[in-house]
Amino acid sequence: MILMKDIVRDGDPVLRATAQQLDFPLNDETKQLAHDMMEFLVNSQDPKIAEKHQLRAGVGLAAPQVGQSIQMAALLVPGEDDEILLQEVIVNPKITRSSVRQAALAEGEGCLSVDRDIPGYVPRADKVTVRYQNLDGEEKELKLKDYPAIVIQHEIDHLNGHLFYDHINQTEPFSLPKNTIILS
Ligand SMILES: O=C(O)C[C@@H](Cc1ccccc1)[C@H](O)SCc1ccccc1
Ligand code: NI
Repeated sequence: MILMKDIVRDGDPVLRATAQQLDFPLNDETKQLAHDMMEFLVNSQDPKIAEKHQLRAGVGLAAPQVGQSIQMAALLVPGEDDEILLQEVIVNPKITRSSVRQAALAEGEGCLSVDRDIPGYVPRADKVTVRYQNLDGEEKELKLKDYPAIVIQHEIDHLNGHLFYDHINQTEPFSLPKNTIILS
């Protein structure tokens, strides 16, 4: 199982590289990694398992964060009352449409690969259309808005060498570009 010690931290060049596209069929190692990444997210959202293994909660995990510079990320976004809004492993994702309207989480963002709090709004598109392949290589499309859209953009950033704080206005961290809503 993936533990916090397996998660690469800011400063490691793998987090600033553009990850490699994957060809299909995926080999067994890549399929196992996909499983392990999703298992980490499930474990990290289970209070007992997270406590036992000292896991930070995660709603997304990108392969570069476990040292694998490949275009793959796991998403597990819970909704209200244990509903699951989004559970998917995305391969070779591309954002094909982004809304003009932007959104930022009221509490800012964190990252499993960044051990320090970095305050400030992280403006992102409020709605995105993402085309990707699933683990079987089937072409899929997701249309997401608000929190799930923020999460998938955070993860796709990881595949392209970006970290959340790259988007924070350095001089006025809590300034908001026009057309930007705050998500509480
Ligand atoms: O480091 C990661 O990629 C996982 C992040 C993803 C993320 C952070 C902020 C905003 C959107 C996505 C972790 O999930 S950070 C911890 C966390 C846990 C639950 C809810 C929000 C953030
Ligand atoms: Ni992150």
